[in-house]
Amino acid sequence: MALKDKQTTKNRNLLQSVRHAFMGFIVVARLERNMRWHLLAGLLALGCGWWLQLAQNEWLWLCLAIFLVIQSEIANTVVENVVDLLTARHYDLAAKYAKDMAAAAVLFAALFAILVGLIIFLPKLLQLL
Ligand SMILES: Nc1ncnc2c1ncn2[C@@H]1O[C@H](COP(=O)(O)OP(=O)(O)OP(=O)(O)O)[C@@H](O)[C@H]1O
Repeated sequence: MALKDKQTTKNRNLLQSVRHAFMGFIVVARLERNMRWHLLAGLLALGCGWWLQLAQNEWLWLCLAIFLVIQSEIANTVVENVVDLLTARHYDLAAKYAKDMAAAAVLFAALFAILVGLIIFLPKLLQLL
């Protein structure tokens, strides 16, 4: 799943940095069920946008919402991994706060995405009725 090398030194060049970053994304997508739901929802929203022929500014809001959700889910997974690394999965109140706060960031990004989706798509869908 992750790159097979056991490198712990700095990346040698831009290509290697991008390759590790891409693998990071693949690992999140494979390990986190929520990320797969976010990606599916994002793809559906892009498909609807194409179908309903969104205007340029609507595309911008939609892309912002999708990227915000994906970014916050990645950050949430980073926090979960670092907390698990530090606590070795022992109960710790600070660990709970850190994980729950990171999850709250995803929640707010998802609420923003729902709001953007409603504002953009609802009037267009109602017009079709
Ligand atoms: N080391 C810990 N100490 C205290 N509470 C913890 C600890 N690890 C997890 N928790 C609590 O358990 C919950 C679930 O933790 P877990 O690591 O499984 O997150 P998750 O289910 O993957 O979260 P998400 O749904 O956001 O991906 C956390 O939100 C937190 O409240």
